[in-house]
Amino acid sequence: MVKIYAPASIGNVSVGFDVLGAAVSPVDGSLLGDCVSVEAASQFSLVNEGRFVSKLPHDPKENIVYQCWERFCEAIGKNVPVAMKLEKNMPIGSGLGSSACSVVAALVAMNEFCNKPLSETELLTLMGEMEGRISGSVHYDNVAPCFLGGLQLMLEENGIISQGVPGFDDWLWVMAYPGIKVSTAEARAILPAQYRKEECIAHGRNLAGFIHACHTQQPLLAAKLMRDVIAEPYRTKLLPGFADARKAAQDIGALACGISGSGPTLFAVCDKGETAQRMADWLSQHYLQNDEGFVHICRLDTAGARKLG
Ligand SMILES: Nc1ncnc2c1ncn2[C@@H]1O[C@H](COP(=O)(O)OP(=O)(O)O)[C@@H](O)[C@H]1O
Ligand SMILES: N[C@@H](CCOP(=O)(O)O)C(=O)O
Repeated sequence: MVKIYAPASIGNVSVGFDVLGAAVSPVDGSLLGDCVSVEAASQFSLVNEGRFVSKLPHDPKENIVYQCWERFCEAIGKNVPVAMKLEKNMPIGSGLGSSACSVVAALVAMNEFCNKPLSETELLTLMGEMEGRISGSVHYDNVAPCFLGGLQLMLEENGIISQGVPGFDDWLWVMAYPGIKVSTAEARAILPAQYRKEECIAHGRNLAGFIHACHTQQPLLAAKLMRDVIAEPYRTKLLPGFADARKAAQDIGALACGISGSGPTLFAVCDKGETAQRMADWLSQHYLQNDEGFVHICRLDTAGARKLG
């Protein structure tokens, strides 16, 4: 039996729409991600469990885990009958890369079970394709960090899909999921088809500066440049309380604050435990909309998808 855990991720990290992503895990050691296990069987089956199991599509063939199994078999040219189990711990439509967690855990589990017929790049290509089926277009900024860990920059050149960028060891990422759903496909559809020259220049400067600041380990510069001119101005209307939370983050002393992926999860970066705790308390009291919501203080998850059993 193979059991794979795939962690939550922050798509865009504000500054890199579709090209930057970060995997995160709670500092308290709890697991914020999906698990998929695979074992030998005479015919295919898929069982779903976990806190958010009731939010999965009713038709089992619409579950992305089923589609990953089917696509993996096609890619290796062999029908592999297995019993799969999905532990759906991630809320769907949360901005935490929930579908990516399922995709990555399913494909890594199948690849491990079959003694790794696919290379890392072949697997990542498949992961992007499966994520694209769900959100309407291929974007690797959730699947790449979820699979490879850490902060990942999408290159998609010279046969390289994604490469790691050094993060900041003392950064704490406070993640607040309010408990409501925002569809990634819909949050993509409301973005403009074209941007003004000033916005293109600002975006280029922010992203290039952020990557430079990471490589030269200038945390305050990096945090200052975590500005989103591409998505945040258009998506905040989908996120009740986001403007107030952003203001609170500034008052409390967070270094940066933004939308995780397409939302509604919000993230705030803090460089001190005490500030992160105050931020987490504020978000718990003011940003959560119902009892499905949660707040976690996280660090970058540098390991990415991994075997649990
Ligand atoms: N195993 C799965 N995990 C998450 N979403 C799934 C899964 N299988 C199918 N889906 C569908 O994929 C879509 C995911 O929505 P999306 O807004 O992209 O969520 P997220 O941003 O959290 O990945 C939903 O329509 C959901 O029903
Ligand atoms: N770059 C994508 C990221 C979507 O992340 P998700 O966690 O909301 O699926 C986008 O911003 O559309």
